[in-house]
Amino acid sequence: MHPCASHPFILKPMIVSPAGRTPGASTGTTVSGSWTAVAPDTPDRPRGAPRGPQVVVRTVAIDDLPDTPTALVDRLPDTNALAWVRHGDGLVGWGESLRFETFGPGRFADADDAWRQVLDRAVVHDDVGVPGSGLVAFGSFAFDDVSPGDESEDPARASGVLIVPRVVVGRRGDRAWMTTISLVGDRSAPVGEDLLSAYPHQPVTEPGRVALADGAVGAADWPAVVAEGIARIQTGELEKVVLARDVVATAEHPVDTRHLLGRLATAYDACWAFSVDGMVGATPELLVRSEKGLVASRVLAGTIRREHGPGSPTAPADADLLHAAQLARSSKDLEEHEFAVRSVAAALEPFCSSMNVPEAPFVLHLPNVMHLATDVTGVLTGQNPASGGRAPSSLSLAAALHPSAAVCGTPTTAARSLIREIEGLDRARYAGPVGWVGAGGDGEWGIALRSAEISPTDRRHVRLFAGCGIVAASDPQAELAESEAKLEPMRYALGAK
Ligand SMILES: C=C(O[C@@H]1C=C(C(=O)O)C=C[C@H]1O)C(=O)O
Repeated sequence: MHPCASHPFILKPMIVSPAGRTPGASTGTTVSGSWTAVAPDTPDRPRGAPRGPQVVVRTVAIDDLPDTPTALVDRLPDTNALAWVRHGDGLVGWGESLRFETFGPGRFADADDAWRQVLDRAVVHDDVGVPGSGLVAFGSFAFDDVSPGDESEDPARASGVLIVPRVVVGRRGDRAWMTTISLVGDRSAPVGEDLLSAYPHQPVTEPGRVALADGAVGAADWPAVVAEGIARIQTGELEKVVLARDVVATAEHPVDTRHLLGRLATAYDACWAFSVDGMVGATPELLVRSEKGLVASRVLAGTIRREHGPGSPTAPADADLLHAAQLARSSKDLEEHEFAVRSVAAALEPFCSSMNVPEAPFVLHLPNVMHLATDVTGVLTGQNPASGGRAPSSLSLAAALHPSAAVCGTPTTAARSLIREIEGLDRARYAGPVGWVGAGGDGEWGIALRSAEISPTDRRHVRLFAGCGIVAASDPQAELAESEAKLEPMRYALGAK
């Protein structure tokens, strides 16, 4: 059962019709979104004030968070975990004050409008005042505008979701805090100490034996899909396409998200370990961070496998150096990388007064692979050309950057149609933006890579995803091996062999 299903204030789902937009206008077919928890009208609502949910938010400093990579994850009381954690910093959240679900091509704009409505009416007392304190929402969005989820309109398959938790715990450097969020008018909802005891800490459980099986396209058949991608590139139709595959894991016991997050946050601490609405992973790729007028993006493309994963003996340092040098000189990988950097720089440019795009990538070392990486940074002009000059939120920046050539290809439109035509996979939220948005629109959005989708019905079936950038010089068998290496973080998290 969905955690909201027992919420005392689920009245009729209210269609939020953002200013100037009628429900369905953005997609032509589906509703633009709905809040599933809506505050009843309050007597003190001024006449003519905008209707919509109103939240009261309180952030206080805390000083009892241990200085460990999993301290935040360890606070999560149950498996309905919301998380965005790296090097022990970040945010975790639980409970749902508000949930906004959205479908189709308008999924980002509708969520962004809905978020602004919540921010406009929120009453916030924030004693800490750093990015991530105060009101925040966690979000996860589908890779593609069209997904089988759109047709079913099954909420579990909504193509985008924003969740405002009941409780958030965060850390940034030496500051740590707790935020509680309650819905105005929800008089039966617990507050203060009662709110914390409403979510008793349940022990973390292990998944037991985990069996892996082929997903939509089997490992043996996937190289033919890659070969088709290469052939299409060689006709000159496009320059790069990212093709992905999935593997289905079946666990003996329901999978506890906290078990996965704990292992990911420890073994892949240079990545952002995330969990939003059943989408879990540890991504090394930051689509966008927007903070106090500055914007940053970590672009990855170009990969070489390392001979070992977490838990296995460390590869000799000189083998690693050799691999890193090989990657930094590989013209195939440098070409793939260049496409990805150019697509991010071009998408950010309209929002920035100045930008820094390094000329050469660095090599990012992860336990399973090394990547060519470039950190693109910029100063925001404070105006969003797409929304009448309003300052862009991190969510609208993510929308402008998605899909980058790192997960789609070049040119974007040709790559996206080739993916739809030959990949044979419903990517759902894999390779889509995942992260959080806060007050003032600041926030961080990663690309949901090295990730898996936990079945909301039995929590025992988990789909693991991995994809590879394909250019004219790619080799299908080498790409298959690369996809195996990219599946490693989630296989490791699940304890699957
Ligand atoms: C698509 C994935 O990764 C992307 C593809 C890469 C590549 O092809 O070299 C590298 C990093 C990511 O941008 C994935 O991990 O599933």
